[in-house]
Amino acid sequence: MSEGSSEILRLDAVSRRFSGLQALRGVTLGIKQGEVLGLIGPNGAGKTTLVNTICGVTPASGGTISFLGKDITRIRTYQAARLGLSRTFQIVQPFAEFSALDNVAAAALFSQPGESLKSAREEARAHLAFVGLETQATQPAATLTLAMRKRLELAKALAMKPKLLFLDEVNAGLNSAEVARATRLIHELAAGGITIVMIEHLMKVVLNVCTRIAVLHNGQLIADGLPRDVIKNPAVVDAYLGQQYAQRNATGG
Ligand SMILES: Nc1ncnc2c1ncn2[C@@H]1O[C@H](COP(=O)(O)OP(=O)(O)OP(=O)(O)O)[C@@H](O)[C@H]1O
Repeated sequence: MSEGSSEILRLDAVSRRFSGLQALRGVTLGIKQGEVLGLIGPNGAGKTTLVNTICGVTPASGGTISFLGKDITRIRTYQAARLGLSRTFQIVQPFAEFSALDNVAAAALFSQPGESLKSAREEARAHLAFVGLETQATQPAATLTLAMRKRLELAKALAMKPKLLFLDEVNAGLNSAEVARATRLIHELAAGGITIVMIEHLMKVVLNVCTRIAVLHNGQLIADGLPRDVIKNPAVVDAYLGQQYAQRNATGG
């Protein structure tokens, strides 16, 4: 059900097929301005494919997608970035030999090609400071730890001035202190008004930051709603969370 003007993104019956495999099956979903939507589901459910489809990496085989009222179903990645759709990648792939600063400046130039290198670098410095990488600015990206490369990935996404930001497993492989740090950053971004869609397997993080949860299973949306309702949904417990999680939650353990 659409709520008109407050919706930033709208998917209607979106599907994606990879030769014999139906990765997305008729996904219909609206995302409202200012939401932090958790996109969860088992491995292979279609979460990354859904984000790739929205951002123009792998176009939809069927259905329609609109962003701020504009049809973006067949959009290219550079067009998506220029419209304000920005994402981090699950597997971080910075330009290894470039400094952290120039990785972020390159992202700024990708989404705003008319910008000068000088101003892109100035912007990049501010984004690096936000993610706590100012002292690593001149270091080649290849020398950064995984947690730092994940934060660099976030700085690159922010350099594209997103209206809608997709975070793909930004916490995967991080220790608990690093997860807490990344969670604080996500809270700050949400407080700043950026609409966020996050693919995340850590339910603690999902429940901490998400205002809504959508669940994919075998390419289908099986639940969508408030976190407290979705985590009790029997279909979600069966497909993903498991009985143990549901019981632990019910008893507050
Ligand atoms: N480029 C591709 N070519 C062929 N099959 C693909 C391609 N990309 C994804 N798939 C398949 O589509 C299905 C959905 O994959 P996807 O990566 O979207 O799942 P996911 O929910 O993000 O999983 P995970 O939590 O493991 O990252 C999987 O069966 C995957 O193997």
